[in-house]
Amino acid sequence: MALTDPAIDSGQGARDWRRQQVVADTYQRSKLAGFLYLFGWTVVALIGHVQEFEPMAAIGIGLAFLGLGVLRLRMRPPAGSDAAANRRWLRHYAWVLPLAPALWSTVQVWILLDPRFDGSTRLVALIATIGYATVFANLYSTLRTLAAIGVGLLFLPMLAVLWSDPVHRALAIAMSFYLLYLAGALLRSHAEYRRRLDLDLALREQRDLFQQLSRTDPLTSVHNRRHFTAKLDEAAQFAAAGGPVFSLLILDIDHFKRVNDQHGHAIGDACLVAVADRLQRAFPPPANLLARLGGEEFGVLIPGDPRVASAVAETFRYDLARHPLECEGRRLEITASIGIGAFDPAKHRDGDGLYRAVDLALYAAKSQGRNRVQPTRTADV
Ligand SMILES: Nc1nc2c(ncn2[C@@H]2O[C@H](COP(=O)(O)OP(=O)(O)OP(=O)(O)O)[C@@H](O)[C@H]2O)c(=O)[nH]1
Repeated sequence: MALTDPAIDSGQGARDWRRQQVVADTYQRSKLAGFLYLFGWTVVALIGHVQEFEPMAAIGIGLAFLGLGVLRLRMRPPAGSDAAANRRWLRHYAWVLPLAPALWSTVQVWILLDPRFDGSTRLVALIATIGYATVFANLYSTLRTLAAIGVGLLFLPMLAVLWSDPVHRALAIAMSFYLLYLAGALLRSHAEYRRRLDLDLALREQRDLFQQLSRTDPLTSVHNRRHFTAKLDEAAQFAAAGGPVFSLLILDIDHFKRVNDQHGHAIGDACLVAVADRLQRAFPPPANLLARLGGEEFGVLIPGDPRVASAVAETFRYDLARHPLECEGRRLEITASIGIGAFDPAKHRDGDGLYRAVDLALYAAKSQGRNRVQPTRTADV
């Protein structure tokens, strides 16, 4: 069964998230509702003494409702946000969900047509049908099409029987009006559900945006110092617990003040963005983590062999010195000093210890004449 529903299909960018919500909400709302039919049938069968004149049907219908209730309960949604799995679940659920109302509808028609059922049994069955249809219209606002199918299955065969018998004309009219009311209620509850999804989605997007902004340097769009420090601590803790080895690189542009003084602050800004771009290319994410630590200083966390990290750092420094930066149409000859070191739990204890050691190496690179890569004194590179 092809199941499309506006609650899922309208928000293009967020379709998977919406689908996941619809799946979770539909299951939560309906997992126990299947047993209502078993309850209804038990009451109707007892009042109508079905076990006396149709014992097999009494048991068979009861077992069928029980089985459908258990089936619904056991159809747990897929764990996680796998879009294909959620689509599959919805397809399967679209087949399972109408089965109980279809069976109840058959029972309802039987009760209306079979003269062995008395008036009070018919009344109880009718009330149950109204109840199930009302529940369907409100509970399955997550899936408008499916809810409409359920309400239609419950009401239309009963209405056909009522309209075909002039004795039931008044009831048929009343039930027809109630069906119209249910259609309106279904549309309204579906619209409310969609609004709630839209609101949830907007809140999630805002939260993600704030998180992203709180991690990002506004000028260069690379990570900021706060995020970098947290990741450095994390990497140091992993490495200390036997996790992968990593290196820390700190780069400071040489005589950056002169760039600002000679070309202006705007060109200085463009120069910082260009350096960040070059660093990003030399140390690509997501393996490496690049951040602007402040001013004209950048940091990179580099996983893997420290000798490789040092070699890449040296290549970067050499290329930067040889190939001037393009900043807003101007070619700027820039050099940088770099401190680099691999984390060693015995020597550095934590991320902060490594940071201090690499900062000292950077200081040494500056004092030895700049434009050089200086390993930490305790580094094993
Ligand atoms: N354009 C621009 N300049 C900045 C920014 N942040 C810091 N600076 C400038 O960077 C310069 C850093 O100067 P210093 O700390 O003296 O260092 P330096 O001139 O690079 O000299 P050395 O580091 O010793 O080689 C200052 O002129 C700051 O104004 C920024 O966001 N944009």
